[in-house]
This record gives sequence, structure tokens and C-alpha cells, in this order.
Amino acid sequence: MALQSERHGEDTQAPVLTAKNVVRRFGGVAAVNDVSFDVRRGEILGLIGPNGAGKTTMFDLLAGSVPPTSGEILLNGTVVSGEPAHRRIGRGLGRTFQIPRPFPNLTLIENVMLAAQGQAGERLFANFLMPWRVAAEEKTFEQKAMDLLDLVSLTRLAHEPARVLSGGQRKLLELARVMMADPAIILLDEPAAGVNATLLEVIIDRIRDINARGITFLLIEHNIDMVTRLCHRVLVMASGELLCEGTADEVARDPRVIEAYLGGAA
Ligand SMILES: Nc1ncnc2c1ncn2[C@@H]1O[C@H](COP(=O)(O)OP(=O)(O)OP(=O)(O)O)[C@@H](O)[C@H]1O
Repeated sequence: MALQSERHGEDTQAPVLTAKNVVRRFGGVAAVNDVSFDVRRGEILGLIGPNGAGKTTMFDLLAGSVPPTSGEILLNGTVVSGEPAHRRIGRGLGRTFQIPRPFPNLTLIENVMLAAQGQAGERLFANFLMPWRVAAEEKTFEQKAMDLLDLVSLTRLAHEPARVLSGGQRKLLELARVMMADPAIILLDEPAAGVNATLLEVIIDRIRDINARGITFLLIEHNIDMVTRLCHRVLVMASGELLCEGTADEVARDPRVIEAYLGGAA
């Protein structure tokens, strides 16, 4: 955990990520309405809620792909609400998508290496003036990418094109890709969606392993069994608002949560 914190020069006491009175309107719809919460360092925090609750919009706001109408987002204690997504990645925020889209004709290792930030090979000057340094960096990136593919149990397929992967394997590849940028926190969008039962167990174990390395997680998930097994705490959103937070058992017993889910299903 200390390693990740030092890398991003962050205050280890501060929450990794904070939403402060965040509002996002689309025309007349408040997709996110005055939502505040902290993601504590080192935890796996779940974000659940019925369809249309505002979870994806909340992720877009945290990651910087959508600006807030009002309110603030803090990453490691720094206000980042006005910063674009790529700058937040540089500050240690990683994000995976519900439907990962790797480059289908590149191998897994190439896909993971492409996610590396600031590769010397991409810098014209460095390439021209210091080819030995570029070659050395390439080697380091390649080794790191292999280690990450190993971490997500994809070593066997490292030199296969990404198009051969199943939906669940693509989610594992996406995890390796996001890890390449040394994130302090990873936002995971529905890691269980469309994944078979065997691979789901692998994904759960790998998330636990990565979390044990000190990386914080915030995950949107409809699979409540996965949320219960994985998450230390859970936030519940409904109709754009934060309904409650607590352990998975606590929120499952909360009458407001039961009402929100039943109301949504009615
Ligand atoms: N770009 C947009 N333009 C207009 N309305 C939007 C936009 N994005 C989201 N909304 C609306 O905001 C509300 C919240 O949507 P959001 O996708 O964030 O919910 P969600 O909790 O992620 O739902 P799901 O679980 O179905 O993915 C919905 O009413 C949705 O129609």
C-alpha cells in the first residue's frame, strides 16, 4: 500500500477519492443529485442501485469523462473536478469499462504494453538521441506487462491476439491494462456482467490479490453475491441520490434499499 501511495505523492491519511455534493444534470434530469462520499484507502467499495440510479454517470464524473454541474471531486486530497480524464489517470485513477474493447489483432502483451504511460519509445527525441534507453525501457515494460498478465492468469495466452478471448478473459486483460499505469484506485464497471461462473471466481480472486497489493477499488455491480463476498462497504444509489452506505448485510436489510429495488421492479 505504501508503495502505491509514495508513487502518487499522496497524503496517506486522506481518502483516495471523494465526491462532495456532486450534481450532474442532463437537461431536466438530475442523473446525480447532491451525492457525497469517500472511498477509503485500501478498501473495496461497492456501488449498487437499480437501473437508472446514476451509477454510470457517477463513474463518468469521478473519471473525468463528464464534468459535474456542481460539486467537487477530490483525488488524493486534490480537487480534480476541472481536470480531463487523462490527467486523472496520471494522478493514479484507473477505470475499466463494462464492455472492454482491446485491440483485437494485437497480442495480449502488446495490448497491455500499449497502456503504459510516457513510454520513451513514443517520444521522438528520446528515440533519436537515446535508442539504447528506449530499448531498455521497452524491455522493462515488456517484463512488467508479462508480470501483470501472470497476475490476472493470462500468461498462457500472452502471445495470442486479443480477439480469441472470451468476455470474462477480456475483463481480466482490462485489469492488467489498467494496472500498467500504477493506479492507486481502480473504478470497475460491472466486472461480473456476462462472465461465466468459473471465470467469475478467477476475477474475484484476482481483484482480491490486486487489493492486497494496496490498490483501492470502487466497483459497480449488479451481482449481489459478488458484492457481498468482495466489498468491505457498499454505497446504494437510487434516482440520482445516495440512499445509504454500510456493509453488504446492513444495506440489504435497509427498508429504503428494499423499497428502491422493489419500486424499480414494479
Ligand atoms: N448523456 C445523457 N443524456 C441524458 N440523460 C442521461 C445521460 N446519461 C444518463 N442519463 C440519465 O441519467 C439517469 C442515470 O443514468 P445512469 O446510466 O447513470 O444510471 P445507472 O445507475 O448506471 O443505470 P444502469 O444500472 O442501468 O447502467 C437515467 O435517467 C439516464 O437516462
